[in-house]
Amino acid sequence: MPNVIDADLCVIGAGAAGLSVAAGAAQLGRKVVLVEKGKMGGDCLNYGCVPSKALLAAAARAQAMRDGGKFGVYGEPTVDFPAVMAHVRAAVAAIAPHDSQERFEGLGATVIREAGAFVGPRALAAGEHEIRAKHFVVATGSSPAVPPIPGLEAAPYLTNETVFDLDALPGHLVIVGGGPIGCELGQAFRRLGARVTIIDALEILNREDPEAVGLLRARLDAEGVALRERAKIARIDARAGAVSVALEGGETVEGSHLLLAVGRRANVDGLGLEAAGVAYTDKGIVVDDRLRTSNRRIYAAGDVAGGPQFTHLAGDHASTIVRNILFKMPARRRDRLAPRATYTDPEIAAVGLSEEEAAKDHPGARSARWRFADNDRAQTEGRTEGFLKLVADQRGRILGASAAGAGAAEAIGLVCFAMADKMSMRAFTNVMPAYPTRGEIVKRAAGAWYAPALFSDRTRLLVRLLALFD
Ligand SMILES: Cc1cc2nc3c(=O)[nH]c(=O)nc-3n(C[C@H](O)[C@H](O)[C@H](O)COP(=O)(O)OP(=O)(O)OC[C@H]3O[C@@H](n4cnc5c(N)ncnc54)[C@H](O)[C@@H]3O)c2cc1C
Ligand SMILES: NC(=O)c1ccc[n+]([C@@H]2O[C@H](COP(=O)([O-])OP(=O)(O)OC[C@H]3O[C@@H](n4cnc5c(N)ncnc54)[C@H](O)[C@@H]3O)[C@@H](O)[C@H]2O)c1
Repeated sequence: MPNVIDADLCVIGAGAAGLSVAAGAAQLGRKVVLVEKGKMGGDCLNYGCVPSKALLAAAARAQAMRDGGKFGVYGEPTVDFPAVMAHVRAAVAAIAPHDSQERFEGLGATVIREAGAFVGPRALAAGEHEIRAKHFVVATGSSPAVPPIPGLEAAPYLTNETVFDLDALPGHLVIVGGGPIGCELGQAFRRLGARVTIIDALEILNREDPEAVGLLRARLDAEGVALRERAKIARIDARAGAVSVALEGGETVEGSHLLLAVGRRANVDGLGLEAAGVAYTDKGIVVDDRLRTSNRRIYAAGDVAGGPQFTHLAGDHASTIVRNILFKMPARRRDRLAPRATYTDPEIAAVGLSEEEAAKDHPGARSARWRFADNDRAQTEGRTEGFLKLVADQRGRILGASAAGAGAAEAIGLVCFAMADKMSMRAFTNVMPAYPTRGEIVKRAAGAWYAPALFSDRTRLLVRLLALFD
C-alpha cells in the first residue's frame, strides 16, 4: 500500500519553474508537495545558466589579458583548467542553498526525492508515496535532443549535462549545433585554450538579428573558432579522445571531443500523462494561455510547456500559475515579454517584435538605432562594436528591441521594464542616465526615434513663431 499524502498543490520538478511555484504556494500557507528525481535546482543551477556563465566569466578573464595590448597592458593568460572548473563548481555551490531541500522544507513544503508519475487524474506516484492533490504543476523541464545522425548511437558525446564535469581541457572540441549553447560554450572553450569547431545545419543563432549575428561571427572568427554553417553531417565516428565528423560534400572535421547542442526535448516521457488525461505533443505539454493543460486541475510551466526556454520565463510562468490557482485570477502567460540574451562576446539580446514582425500588425511602426561607436563609455573601453535598435508603433509605444555588443542584455533589460508597463519611447527620452554609461544608448536610440518629428519643418516653424516672443 502506498503512503498516501493529501495536499493542496503537488509540483513535479524542482527547477526554475517548479521551485518558484512551490516557494510561492508554501509561503502563502498552502500544503505543498515538491517531487524531484534529480538535483534540486534543475538545469539552470546544475547544468545550464549558472555553470555556463561561470565558465564564460573565466574565459572573459583570459581574453581580456590577450586583448590588453591596445591598452598598453601586456601578458598572455596561463589557464589552469581544473582551477577554472573549481570556480564553476564554487558558483553553483554558492547558489545551491537557495534551491535546496532544506530551504523548501523550511518554507513548509514536503520534498520527495523520487521520480513522479501520474496514476490517475488527481494522483501521482513517487516512490512509496501517492500524492493526491487539488492541483498539480508539471515542471519537468527539458533534456538535450539527440539527432538521428548515422554513427552517433555508438559515439561517446558530451551534452550540457556532462560538459561541466570535464577535468581536462579538450584538445579540439567539435560542437554540433550553433544555438545559444553551442556559441556560448564554443567561445568559452576557445578562450580557455581549446581548438573549437562549431557545425550548424543552418546558421549560428539563426533566430537572432542577422546584423547582430554578423558581429558575433566576425568575433568568433577572429578568436579562432572554426565555423561550419549550412553544413549537413553525413556521419559521426567517435571513440574516447577522438571524433571524426564527415560533412556532406566531402569535408571531415577531426577533433578530440564531441559536444551535442542541437536543441531540447521536453521531459514528458514516463510521467503517466495519459493516466492524468494531459495532452502533449513532441514539443511539450499542450497548455492554454493560463498554462492549464487538458486536465483543468493540472498546469504546466517552464521548458516542458512548449514555448521559449529561459529561466526568467519559467519564473514568470510560476507567478502566472500561482495567481491562477491561489488567487483565482485569470492571469495569462506573458511569453511575448520574455527577453532572449546570448552571453557571448559580443552579447546578443532581443525582446518583443523585430521591425519586420511589427510591420505586419502595426501599420506605421518604425525603428531607430544607436551605435556603441557613438557611446562615449564604449569608446573609453575600446569596445565599440554593436548597436541597439528600438521598435515602436506610430504613437511611440515600444514593441521590441534588439541589441548586440558588450552590455546588450542589460540595455534590453531596460526595454523589458518599459514594455511590461506598456510605456512609450517618451519614457526613455525623459530618463537621465549617468554619463558615461553604456546604458545611455537606450535614451539615445529613443531620441533618434523622435528625431524626424522633432527636427521637422513643422517644429522649425513653431520655433520660429515662438521666437517672435523673444
Ligand atoms: C547550457 C545551458 C545554458 C542556459 N543558459 C541560460 C541562461 O543564461 N539564461 C536563461 O534564461 N536560460 C538559460 N538556459 C535555459 C534554462 O536552463 C531553462 O530554461 C530552465 O532551466 C528551465 O527550467 P524548468 O524549471 O522548466 O526545467 P528544469 O530546470 O530542467 O527543471 C526540471 C526538473 O524536473 C525534474 N524532473 C523531470 N522529470 C521528473 C519526474 N518525472 N519526477 C520528478 N522530477 C522530474 C528534473 O530532474 C529537473 O530537476 C540554459 C540552458 C542550458 C542547457
Ligand atoms: N543565454 C541563454 O539564455 C541560453 C543559453 C543556452 C541555452 N539556452 C536555452 O536552451 C535552449 C537550447 O539551446 P540549444 O543551443 O541547444 O538549441 P537551439 O535550438 O537554440 O539551437 C540548436 C542549433 O542546432 C542546429 N542543429 C539542429 N540539428 C542539427 C544537426 N543535426 N546538425 C547540425 N546542426 C543542427 C540548429 O540549426 C540550431 O542552430 C535554447 O532554446 C535556449 O532557450 C539559453
